[in-house]
Amino acid sequence: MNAFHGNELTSALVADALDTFGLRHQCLGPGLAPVRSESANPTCLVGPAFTLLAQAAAHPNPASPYQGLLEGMDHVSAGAVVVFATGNSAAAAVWGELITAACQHKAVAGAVTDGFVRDAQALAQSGFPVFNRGSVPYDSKGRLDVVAHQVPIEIDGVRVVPGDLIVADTDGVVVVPQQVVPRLTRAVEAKQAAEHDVRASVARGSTLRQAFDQHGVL
Ligand SMILES: O=C([O-])CC(=O)C(=O)O
Ligand SMILES: [Mg+2]
Repeated sequence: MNAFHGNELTSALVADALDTFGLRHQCLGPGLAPVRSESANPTCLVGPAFTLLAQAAAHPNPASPYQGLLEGMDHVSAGAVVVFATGNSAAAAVWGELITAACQHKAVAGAVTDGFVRDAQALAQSGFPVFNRGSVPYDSKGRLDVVAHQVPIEIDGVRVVPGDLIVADTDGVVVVPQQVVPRLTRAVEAKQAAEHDVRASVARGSTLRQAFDQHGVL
């Protein structure tokens, strides 16, 4: 993925590349959005998935809370994107300011969850990208337990295997299966080049139909 710099790689280009491989259902649903950042830079998150799986907590007053989460955080590496599957649970926030600070310290790239966050104001100020379903003040303690890390998960209907490439920006979140990552660069560059040609044609006065007829893409 080193061929891509800055904001050249977009979730839309990646989704188009995956379409050409016949992988047409790799995007998480539109209900997941980044915490609105206070930085002027657009949110762009790229990195290998580090998966966490949460389930309804076994006990409302656990003697040793957060153990699965702490275990996962011990193992997450720099550059990873934490992909936190909760089964779309609104029972509690699975992400907050303190987890963010610890991840930033380890240079983790960001996080994606089908669940909820809290401390949203602090997350916005942190600049750490966290794609999520919304905010709720409830603590995860006694509500949602992390039961596994680095296992295959399903999140918002999409399977994610540890190491799959996550590409997320303001359009949404795309999951690139590891086995097609080597083919991704060429497919994205081909679409980028064709889009460049369409853009140039339209700038020269072509109608969208003429540009499409000439270059074959939108
Ligand atoms: O307690 C939690 O699970 C999340 C949280 O508030 C934090 O990370 O600050
Ligand atoms: Mg907190």
